[in-house]
Amino acid sequence: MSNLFTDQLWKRVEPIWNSYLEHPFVKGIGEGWLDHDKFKHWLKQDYVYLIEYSRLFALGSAKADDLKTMTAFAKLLYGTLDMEMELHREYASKFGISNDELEATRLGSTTTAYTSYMLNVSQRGGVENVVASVLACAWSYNFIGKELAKWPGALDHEFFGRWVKMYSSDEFTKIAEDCKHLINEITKGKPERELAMLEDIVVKTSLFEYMFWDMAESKEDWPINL
Ligand SMILES: Cc1ncc(C[n+]2csc(CCO)c2C)c(N)n1
Repeated sequence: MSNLFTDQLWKRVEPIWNSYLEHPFVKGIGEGWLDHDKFKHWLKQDYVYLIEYSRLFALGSAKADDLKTMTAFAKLLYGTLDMEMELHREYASKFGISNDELEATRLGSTTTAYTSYMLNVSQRGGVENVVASVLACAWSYNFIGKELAKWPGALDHEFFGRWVKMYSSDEFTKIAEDCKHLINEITKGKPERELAMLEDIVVKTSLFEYMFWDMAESKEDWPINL
């Protein structure tokens, strides 16, 4: 039996992540019919989500006990700000949205809840809490990207193909693998009670991921627009 923490985790998250593939927003990207306005809503919220998420990588670097982990987090931080967010800037320019406008997006309710949860568990715990918080995001998008890449026409779609290509790419697979490697290293020798606590963080962030797809699908914002 494998004793990799990510193999144990996979059994818990697989049903949740498979449900993403049934979600109308994700299906719409894979089959190419997603309403562009819904995509635009995701794009803007995701951009500010990624700004908050980048803080987690910086926090991971600050909390790391060794130079190898510190460097791994620094690379992930740069990868997000420079590579992933560049995809968003490219899509935004197609919608006529400037970088400044994108950056000034107000965080919606789900985006606030999700990023606050991750920052809270990361701040109150050690570096292992940070790795657990970031794992589902990096790994599940790569899982989705690679699944959608198998759908007929998804990679070649004139609008959404770029999205599918990016999240299924070797670079993103490497990012997901680096995060998995980090958590497997960090959890080695940890007691069951601590592993269960970390597993709970990954399950909760996986559920938040589902809520983020729902948020985009319904173009959700705060209940009262002030
Ligand atoms: C809600 C939401 N969850 C996950 C990702 C994907 N993601 C976030 S950070 C990261 C690692 C490298 O940038 C990846 C793949 C996203 N964009 N939006």
